[in-house]
Parts: sequence; structure tokens; C-alpha cells
Amino acid sequence: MPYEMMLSSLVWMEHGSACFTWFGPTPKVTITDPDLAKDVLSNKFGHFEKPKFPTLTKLFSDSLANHEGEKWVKHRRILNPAFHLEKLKLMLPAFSACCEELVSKWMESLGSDGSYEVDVWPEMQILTGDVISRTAFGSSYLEGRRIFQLQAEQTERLLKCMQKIVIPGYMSLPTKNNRKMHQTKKETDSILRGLVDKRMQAMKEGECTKDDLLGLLLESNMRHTEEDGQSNHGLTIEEVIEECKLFYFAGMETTSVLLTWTILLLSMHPEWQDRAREEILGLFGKNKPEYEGLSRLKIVTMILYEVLRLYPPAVTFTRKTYKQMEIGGVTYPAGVIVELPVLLIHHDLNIWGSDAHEFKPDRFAEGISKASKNPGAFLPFGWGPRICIGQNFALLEAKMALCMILQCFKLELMPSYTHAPYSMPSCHGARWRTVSWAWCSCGRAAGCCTGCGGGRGGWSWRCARRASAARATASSPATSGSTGG
Ligand code: HEM
Repeated sequence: MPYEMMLSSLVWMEHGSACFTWFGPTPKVTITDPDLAKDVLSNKFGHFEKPKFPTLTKLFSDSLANHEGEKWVKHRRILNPAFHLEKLKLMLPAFSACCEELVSKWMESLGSDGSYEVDVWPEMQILTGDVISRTAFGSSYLEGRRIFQLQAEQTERLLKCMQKIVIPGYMSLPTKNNRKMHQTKKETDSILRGLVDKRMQAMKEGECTKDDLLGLLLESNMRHTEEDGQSNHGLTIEEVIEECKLFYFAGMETTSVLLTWTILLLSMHPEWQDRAREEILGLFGKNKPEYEGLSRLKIVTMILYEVLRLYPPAVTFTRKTYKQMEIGGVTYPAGVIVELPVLLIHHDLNIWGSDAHEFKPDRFAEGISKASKNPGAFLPFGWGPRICIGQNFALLEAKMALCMILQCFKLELMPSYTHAPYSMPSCHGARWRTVSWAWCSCGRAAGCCTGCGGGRGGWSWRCARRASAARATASSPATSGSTGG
């Protein structure tokens, strides 16, 4: 675990809800009071910004997640409608097509005893990568898949040189790794440009649907060109390309981590698995889930919230003071990093009770606001103006996947699974954060991915210390006669 994170963690235990450390030469305050965290995230006076890493932004995605000020407002305004419920409903067939592929693959893999050992995390990464490909690129989703592979490779390479990235100019040196990263960016941009050009042509000829994410972004581009030719009103093609890349980074890894933990926890808590399945079969039987039914799922929603509380895919958020600013009675100068460790807020015994570390979906029975002593202490998707734009997308996708899996399979935990969760830089996708937190809910292990050499990066929860992912047994009720539905 990087030293500063260990230090933050220890200092926090010793000194309470705000503690001070250094991030290299930059002062850092870690705030665990949810009300103060929400003050920071709501950014009422515009005094906070996201910490900046221009070289990384250029190599990965210069998009909504990095923009500030008017540019952010413009991009958020254009992207928001793509995630409205009406649009999400149109994306449901893409969600279910991807889940159907997964379920069929598992079915075909069943052995003579009617069961199949599943390495859950990679399976969920493929699923959520496919969902992004299909919802972003519609019928061109197979070409989209290649982008997803390239983005994953790019992340792996970045993690390799993470320790050196703080050396000024390091990323401009012609090292093998750096050259490869520039090549990968070029290849990604060129595939995306090809997809965009093809789609623009089809849209001009009135051939093509505008209901996938790419279609919606291009519509904004076309409107701007047709109406007044001013770049203020729509996205340029380059901006569309950058936003498409962001969907992979922001939407793939996070949702796969949510689904992986959900499957793991349902395997560990068969009583909740049975309750979820009962609800699902009651609403849909063996039919394909539709939107109205998905929005009525109560038990499944409670389970997903509890998983997001215990293992939030984004474990910490960071901001930087842009001007002098007071937080909780302390005045900070410009340039201080403010870290908001959501993971710790979600496990605070004073807020969630003495069972805070346990899986108890019942705490969400009366909704988020009644789940703890502080209604604002549940922040898996962030808060304020920069709250996750894809939260409804992610929850709908997760519900669809769970429904279709539990309709067909009973999940059991493999005896070889070791429960030793720790946060780690995400090797197969990215949520880039400047600093992070390593902490273990079971108190047995904390550390970061030795394969990547640790360092700063995107962090997500990893579920087993030894295996690359946890394994679960899936057995088809149809063939094994077990209680699957
Ligand atoms: C379980 C799944 C997800 C989780 C836990 C999650 C979490 C988050 C969090 C915590 C933030 C705010 C970060 C901050 O304030 O620094 C965020 C922002 C964002 N998320 Fe998600 N996310 C998820 C899924 C998705 C999906 C599926 C998409 C898109 C397809 C997406 C797109 C974005 C974007 C574009 C932003 C930046 C918003 C802005 O800066 O205005 N996310 N996400």
C-alpha cells in the first residue's frame, strides 16, 4: 500500500473525521464527515476543481469527467439527455442481448453434473464492456469491442509507468511503453473516427437510428452544424470521439465491479439469493425482464444498494481547492487536495451502526434516506453537479443482468475462494483518481496490486487475494433440479 494512504488511514483512525497528510509536495486533507464531503462535492461557490493530469487526459480521454467551468456545463447539458429514462428504455434490448449471450455461454458450459465454475470478474467485465459497445455503437458494436480491448491495454501500460509519471516530461520520453501508448491512442482514435464517419453518412441519408449514445452525440453535432455553424452549440467530432472513449472508462469497470461483488455476496448469503430469485420469478417468470418490472424490483434494489455501500466501485473522490476555502471551520489555501474516502464513510460505525461491516440489505428496506443516521452518507455515485451521469444506466444494467442470471442459475461459492478484499489500481479498465485508499473490510488484508507495482491510479475493489477473481458455481435448475426457479 502506498505510504501516504497507509498514513492517511492510520491518522484518520487516530484523529477523526479530518486529517492532514502530504501527497508528495502537495498538502492533502482527508474528510470523512459526510456533510462536509457533500459541501465539497456540491461546489456551491466554484472553489473546487478536479486535480489535473494533462498528459494522462490526452492519452485516455479529454472529456466530461475532466472538463471544468463552461466547457463542462456545455458537455453535461448535451450528454444528460442520452441518460434520461426514456432513452434508457430504448437501450434495454441491448442490455438483455448482452446478458442473453452470457447466460447462453454458461448454459453451454454446464458439465455432466449440471454445474459450471465461473471466474466471475472477467465474465462481468466482458458483459459490461459489451453493454457499453452495444449502447454506444448500436449495430457496429463488434468494432466497438476492439476499442474496449485497446483501452484496457492502455490502462495496463499506464499502470506500468505509474511510479515515474510524476517526473516532469517523463511521458514525452520515447520509451517503448510510451511509444506504444501513443500508438494505441492513435489506433483507438482512428477506429472511432471510422465509426463516426460511417454513422454521420448514414444519418445524413436518414438510414440510421439515433437512439444509441453515438447517435445522440452526433445529433447534437449535426444540429450545431445545420443551425448556425457555431461550435458553442454542439460537440465537434473530436469531442464526440473523446466522450465515446469516456463511456468505456467510466462505465465498464465500475459496473463490472458492482456485479462481481453482488454475485459473490449472493453466493455467500443464499437466503438473499433465494429472496431475490423469488421476487424476480414472481415478476417475470422465465420471461425477458421489461422496464416496468425492473423498476418495481424491491429486494434486488436493496441488495444492489448494500453492495454499493460495502464495496463502492469508486472508493474515493478527490478535489483540489481552486481558491482559499473554508471547510468545517478550517481555512485552506488554494492548491490543497481534498480527499473524500467514500469507502470509509460507508463503513462508519457511528453512522451505519455496529453492523456496518456486515451484508444486511434490510437496512435499505425503507429507502436510502432511512438506511442510516445520516441520509447523506450513501455516496456511491458521488454527489452534487458532478454526480455520476450513468447511475441509472448502471443500475438498470445490473438489475437486468441479475434477473437473467438468477432466472437460470443457482450460485454457490467455490470452497477455494478466500475472502480478503482490498482496493487496487484497476488493471482492466480505469477510473482515474489522483489518490486513493487501501483498506480491508474484514481486517485481514490490505494492499495493492503487486502486478501493477501499486502507485496512484484508478482503484476498484478486488475480491480475492490469490485468485484473479472469485469463483462461483452456477448450476442450471433445469438440468440439476436444484432450487433455481
Ligand atoms: C456502478 C457503476 C458506477 C459507479 C459506482 C459510478 C460512480 C461514479 C462516481 C462516484 C462519479 C463521480 C466522480 C467524482 O465526483 O469525482 C462518476 C462520474 C461519472 N460517471 Fe459514473 N459510475 C458508474 C457507472 C457509470 C456508467 C455506466 C457511465 C456511463 C455509461 C458513467 C459515466 C460517468 C461520467 C461521464 C462521469 C463524470 C460526470 C461529470 O464529471 O460530470 N458511470 N461515476
